[in-house]
Order: sequence, then structure tokens, then C-alpha cells
Amino acid sequence: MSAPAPGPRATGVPHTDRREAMATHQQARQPDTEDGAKLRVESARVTYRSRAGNVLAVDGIDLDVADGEFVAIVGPSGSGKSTFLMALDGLVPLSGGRIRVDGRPVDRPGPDRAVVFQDACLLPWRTVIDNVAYGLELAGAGRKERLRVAARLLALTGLGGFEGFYPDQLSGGMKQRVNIARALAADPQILLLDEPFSGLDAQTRESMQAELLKIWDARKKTAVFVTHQIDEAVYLADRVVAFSARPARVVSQWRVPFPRPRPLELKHSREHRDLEEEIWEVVRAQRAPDEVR
Ligand SMILES: Nc1ncnc2c1ncn2[C@@H]1O[C@H](COP(=O)(O)OP(=O)(O)OP(=O)(O)O)[C@@H](O)[C@H]1O
Repeated sequence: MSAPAPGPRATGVPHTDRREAMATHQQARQPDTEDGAKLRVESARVTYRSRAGNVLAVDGIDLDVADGEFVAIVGPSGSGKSTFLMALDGLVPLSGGRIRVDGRPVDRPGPDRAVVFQDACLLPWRTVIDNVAYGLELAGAGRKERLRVAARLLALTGLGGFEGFYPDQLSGGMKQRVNIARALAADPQILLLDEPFSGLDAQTRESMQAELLKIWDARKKTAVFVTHQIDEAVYLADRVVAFSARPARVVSQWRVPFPRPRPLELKHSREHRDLEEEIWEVVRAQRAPDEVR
């Protein structure tokens, strides 16, 4: 483990917490499971190849995520965050480096990981409960078992009573709850979330954040969450990782010092805002090269 970061500027949080919160990429603490990371990314590189040219989207990312840790990734638009998340799921191949889950190489999607995208891609002809149960159906689970699991997840995501509704009878926030319940149905160990709340209004978004923390806590998942919203990253995560402009590299990371459970009011505290500002300054400083490589 690397040396502790030097004392940061005053943020109003206790000194040891502030020291934890401020960490540059050289000094940031990796998860405590140095040799037993749930997710280990080493020198990951992704290049999109096409006739129009090659685009180097991710360039040499190293990242360890501990079992049960919640990591948020922030960075400029087009920096390679979604690409990185898709690589974690095995949806895009690496052109260099490697990704492992519990020591096993990731080269395709698997039941140990589930992705939640911004748009809830629900099957419109299926009811809410059948949408959630769909993955279990594909996995060969019996109907009784599927419905039992799906009903439990719908209750957990606040949708008890809506089992028989169809997607077009739901609000955006409700659809995204179904989407999260669906991702949880196969009981993945790692949840990969790509701006899942960006299409929601501010109030719904806030309640979904609180909801997600409840679910994450109840189900003890490891989570990697991509977002543009720094306040969301700080509120949700144990650690915030900032990417450079494309090609994505890790430029900085911060351990978030706030204890859990975190009330929504925490977002309005000075400590929370100071940390947001600190991260925002780093993200803002990233500049995108326009050329295609
Ligand atoms: N299928 C593809 N083929 C070629 N280039 C791609 C492809 N998908 C993404 N890219 C390029 O890779 C780079 C990174 O894109 P990506 O979507 O990963 O960024 P991002 O950080 O998630 O962006 P945003 O924050 O705006 O959602 C961009 O330059 C994009 O144009």
C-alpha cells in the first residue's frame, strides 16, 4: 500500500478523513485486498478499429476494486468511460492488458457481472415481473422460482404492486428500477452502471440514488458506476476515480470519507461540496485531443 497522502486544504472534516479524501493518482490508496481484488484491471487498452480510422479509447488503465466496494468513475465527455465499463463486462475486447474477476480473465459477458445502461431496455410486451424474470428464464430457472426471485427484487426496488404493469405504464424512474431489478435477478457479484439515472429528473434521480445505496448495501455487491455528475459520484461511492480526456487514463482518485448510511442531506454539507469541487477541478482540467489515432 502506498504512503498516505499529504494534508489537503481545509474542508471541515476531521484531519484523518481529509487526508483520506485527498489523494492524487500517485498517492491514492488501492483497496485493502491488495492480492485479493474482486476486480483487477491491469494496463487495459481498448482501440476501436474501423475504415475511417482507429480510435484509441482506453490507454493503460490499472484499477483494483475490492469485494463490496463502490467505485464511481468520472471524466470528460467522450473520454472512454462507457468503453471501459463495456470492457469490464467483456462487451468490447481489449487491445492490450487484462481484466480479471476473482483471478479469472474476462473476455465475454458472464453471470458474475451485470450492466445497467442509461436507457432501460425493457421488453414492452412483457409485464414488469416477467421483464425482471427474463434472465432467469434464459438461465433455465423454473417459473415458480423466477417469479419468487423477481417479486422479491421488485419489493426491494420499491415496485411491489406493479408486477402486472407493462413498461409503457411506468414512469422513467420506475422503468429504471425495473432495469436494476432485472440486472440483480441473476445475482451477479459485480454491478456495472453506466449513467443509469441521467435520463431522470433531479428529484427522481435523488430518490434513485438513495434506493441504489439501499440495494447495494442489502445485496453486498461490488459496483462500478459511471457518471457525469460529480455530486452523485461523491454521494454514492467509496472511491471516485477520475479519467483523463480520451484516451482514458486514471488521473486521480479520492477515497470518500463519509460514513454509511448516508442521508441525502449529506450532499448539502460543506465537506461534500468541498470534495465535489476538488474533483470537478481535476475533471475540468482534462482536455480532449480531437485527432483520430
Ligand atoms: N463503436 C465505436 N467505434 C468507434 N469509436 C467509438 C465507438 N464507441 C465509442 N467510440 C469512441 O471512443 C471514445 C470514447 O467513447 P465513450 O463512449 O467510451 O466515452 P464516454 O466517456 O463514455 O463519453 P460520454 O461521457 O459522452 O458518454 C469516443 O471518442 C468515441 O467516439
